[in-house]
Amino acid sequence: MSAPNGLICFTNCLLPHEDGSLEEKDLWIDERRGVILDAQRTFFLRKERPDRIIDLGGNILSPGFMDIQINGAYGFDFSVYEGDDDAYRQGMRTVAEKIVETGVTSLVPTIITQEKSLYPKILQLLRPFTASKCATLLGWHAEGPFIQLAKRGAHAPQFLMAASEELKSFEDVYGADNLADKEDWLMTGEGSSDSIGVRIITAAPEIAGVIPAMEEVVKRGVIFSIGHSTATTDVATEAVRSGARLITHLFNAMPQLHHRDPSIIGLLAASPHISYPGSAVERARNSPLQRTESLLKQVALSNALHEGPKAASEAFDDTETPPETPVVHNHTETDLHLVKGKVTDLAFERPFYELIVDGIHSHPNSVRLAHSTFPEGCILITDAMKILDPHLKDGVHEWRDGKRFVKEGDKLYLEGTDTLAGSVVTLDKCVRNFSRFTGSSLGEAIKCVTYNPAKCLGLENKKGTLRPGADADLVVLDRKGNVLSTWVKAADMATDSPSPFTDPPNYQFPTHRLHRVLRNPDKQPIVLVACGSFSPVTYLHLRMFEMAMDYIRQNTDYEIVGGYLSPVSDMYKKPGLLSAYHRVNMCTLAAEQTSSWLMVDPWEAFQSYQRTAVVLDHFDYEINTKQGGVTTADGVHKPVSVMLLAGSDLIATMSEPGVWSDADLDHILGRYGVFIIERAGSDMDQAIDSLSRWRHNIHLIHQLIQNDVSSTKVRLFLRRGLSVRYLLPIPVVDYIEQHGLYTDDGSSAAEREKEKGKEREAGSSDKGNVALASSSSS
Ligand SMILES: Nc1ncnc2c1ncn2[C@@H]1O[C@H](COP(=O)(O)OP(=O)(O)OP(=O)(O)O)[C@@H](O)[C@H]1O
Ligand SMILES: NC(=O)c1ccc[n+]([C@@H]2O[C@H](COP(=O)(O)O)[C@@H](O)[C@H]2O)c1
Repeated sequence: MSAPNGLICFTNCLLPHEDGSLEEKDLWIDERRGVILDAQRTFFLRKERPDRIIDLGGNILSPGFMDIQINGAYGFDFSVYEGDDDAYRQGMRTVAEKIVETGVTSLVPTIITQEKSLYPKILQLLRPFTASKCATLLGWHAEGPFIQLAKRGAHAPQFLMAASEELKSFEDVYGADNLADKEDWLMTGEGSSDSIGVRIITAAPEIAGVIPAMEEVVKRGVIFSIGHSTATTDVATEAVRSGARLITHLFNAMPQLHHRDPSIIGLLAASPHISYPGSAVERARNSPLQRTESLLKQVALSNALHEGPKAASEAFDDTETPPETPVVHNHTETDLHLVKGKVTDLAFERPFYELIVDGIHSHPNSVRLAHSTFPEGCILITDAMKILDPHLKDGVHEWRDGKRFVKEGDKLYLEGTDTLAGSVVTLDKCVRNFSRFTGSSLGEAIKCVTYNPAKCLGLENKKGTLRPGADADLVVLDRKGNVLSTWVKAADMATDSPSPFTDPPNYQFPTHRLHRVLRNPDKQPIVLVACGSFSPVTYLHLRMFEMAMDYIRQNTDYEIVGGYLSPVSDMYKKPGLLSAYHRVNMCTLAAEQTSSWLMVDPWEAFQSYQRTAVVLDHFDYEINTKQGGVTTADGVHKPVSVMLLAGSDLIATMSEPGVWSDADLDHILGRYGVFIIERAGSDMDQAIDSLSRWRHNIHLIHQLIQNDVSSTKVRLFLRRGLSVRYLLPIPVVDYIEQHGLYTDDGSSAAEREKEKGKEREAGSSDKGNVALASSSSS
C-alpha cells in the first residue's frame, strides 16, 4: 500500500481556455502542493492514479477569479487604519476568508486617497497575505493622492497633491520601502515567500511630476494605472509610452469620449498613426500639460471661493470646447494593407482597462463598446466598498469621516449627493452581467476576471490560469455563471457547508481533563496537540508532553490547560499503521492510566485523511468556538492558543518538497505555532532552516535525557518476539499481547516488505541497536 498521493482529478467539466473558449476536459491537481498538474505527465508518464475523482456534472471549472480593485468588504475598509495593526490584519483576514463565496481567490486591496502620513503604515500592512481557507491578498492598489481634483469622486479633496518633486514626491507619500525594487520589496514583508507581490498606483498623468516619476516607478515593478484624470489624448498616450499599463475604472472619473479628443477612453482604439519622437520624460516636461494644470488651478480656486467640493462637477470638462483633432505625427509612407480584415500591429501597446459591470457605473452599450474594441485588455473589477456582502440588505450605512453611503441594490452613492462611490456588486455577478451585456460567451467573460487581470499583473503562470504548475485556485460555476464551490491552492472552501468540519458518527470532543479555569490569570492558556501514527504509542510520545510542560513553565508566559494525542486516519496508509481502532484504544489506555492531564481525540482517526492544518483548525473550533475558550478565576474569558507538538523528524519533512503546502505551513506555523522536541538523527536547527519566517512561533526543546524509542523499533521487537516492556506503558503492552498485534498476520506481502524496509533503516541507523539486539537473540 502507498501513502495517499493527494491527487485529485476533476472530470465531466468544461475548462475555460485563455482565448475564452470552453473545452470538455479533465483537470488534475495536487492537493499537497496546491498546484495544477499536467494530466498527461501525471497519468501516463508518472503512472499516478488520483486519490479522488470529482464529477462536476457538466459544470464549468474556472481558474479562481481575481479582483484587482476592491476597497473593502464584509464590514472592513482597507482605507481605514485606526492605529491597531492586529485589528487591521484581522480585517484583512475577514475579507480574505469570506470573499471566496463570490468566486474570488485573489485580490488586490485598494486604498483611496489618505492623509499622507498613513500611507507607509497601511501599505506595509498590505504586503501579500496567504493563509489556509483564505483568498490570497496579492499586495496593494493605491488610488491617489496624485489625482485630478475635478475627477476625484469620493476622494478627500484636501489630501490630493501634485508630485512637484517627481519620484521623490512618490517616495515621500508611499514610503521608499514600499516603492523599492520588486526584488527587494517582499524581503522585509510578513507575507509568505511564495507570494507574488503586486503594487498598483492610480494617478492622473496630467498632474505635475507624475509622468517624469513614472518610468522609474514602473522599472521597480509597480503597475501604473491612469485614472481620476482629465488627461487629453496626447497626455494619456504619453503616459502609456512612459509605462502606464492599466486604466482605472474606464468611463468613470475621466472625460467622456469626444471625437476630436478621445482622451483616456480613446486609448482602447489607439491608432497606428500615433508616434512621438524624443525621450518620454523630456516630452512630458514639455508636453501640453498646461491646459489641464490650469484647469486644476481653476477648480481649486472655485472650491476655495465657492461651495466647496461639489463645485467641481464630474462633467466640468464637457463644458470645455474640445481642441482640434491632433495632427497625425506618423510621416512614414508604407504600403497599405490589401487583405480585408488585416490590421496593423501597433508598436504602441494598448493598456488594460478596468470595467465595473454592475449596470450602474457603465451602460451596457459602453461595456460592449469597450470590449469589442479591445477584448484582450478587458478586466472586470468590483471597486467594492466595505459594505460589499451579498447577504446585506439595502439602506443607509456608515462610511468614514462622518459620511454615509446609501445602498440601493447594486447602486451605492454618498448620502445627499449623486456621487457614485464604488460599488457593492460581487465579481461573480459582474461576470454574469458582462456576458449578458455584451452577448459574449461565459468563457469570454471568465477570461476578463482570470487570464486578463493575471496578464496585466504579470502573474499569468501562477494565477488566473489552468496552466500546469499554477496555483490550484478554482471556481466551479453552473452554466448560468453561479458559484457552486471555490478552491484555493487545492483546498475546497466548501462555501455552502453549514459546519466547517465533518465529525465521525457519535463523536464527542473529549474535555474531561481540560482545565476550564486558569490557575494564573496573567498567563496565556495553551493546548498542545501531537499528531502522529502512534502505532503503537510509546513512552516517548507521552514524555514529549512532559518535556514541553517543563519548557513552557520555565520559558514562556503560557499555562497548559490541556494536552491531546490525535492519531492519524487509516487513510494515511503508512507502513506499519495498525487500524485506527486499535491505535486509539492504545493511546487512550496510555493517557488515562499513566497521565493526569493527557487526552485522546479520535476525530482525526475515524474519518478520511485530514491535513494537520485542518486538525489544528478542528481543535481551535472545538475549544474556542464551541467551548468559548477558558476563563480566569474572575470569570474573564480567554481564547486558548492551540499549538502543535512534534519531533524534529516531523518538522524536517516541512522542508521536503511536496509534503506540506505553503498555505498549510503558513497556517500551522503562522497562525498556531509549534513546540519541537529534539530527536536523534534529525538536527533541529537544520529542520527549521527554511522555516525562519515563522521563527517567533517555533519553540525548540532539547531532550536532556536522550530517548530514541520509536514505534518502528517497537514493531520490529514485537515481530521478533522480543520484550517491549518499559518502552511502552504496561497497559499498552498488555493490550498488544491480548490482541496479538504486530505479528506478520493480517498484512499483505507488499505491506510487509515496505515495513521491513523501514525496519532495516531503523535498525541500521545510529538511533539504536535494534538490529544488533535482534540478531544476537535470534
Ligand atoms: N524518540 C522520539 N523523539 C522525539 N520525537 C519523537 C520520538 N518518537 C516519536 N516522536 C514524535 O512523535 C510524533 C508522532 O510520531 P509517530 O507516531 O510517527 O512516531 P514514530 O515513532 O516516529 O513512528 P514510526 O516509527 O512509525 O515512524 C512525531 O511528531 C514524532 O516526531
Ligand atoms: N500536509 C500535511 O498536513 C502533513 C504532511 C505530512 C505529515 N503530516 C502529519 O504528520 C503526522 C506524523 O506523520 P508521520 O507518522 O509520517 O511522521 C501525521 O499526523 C500526518 O498527518 C501532515
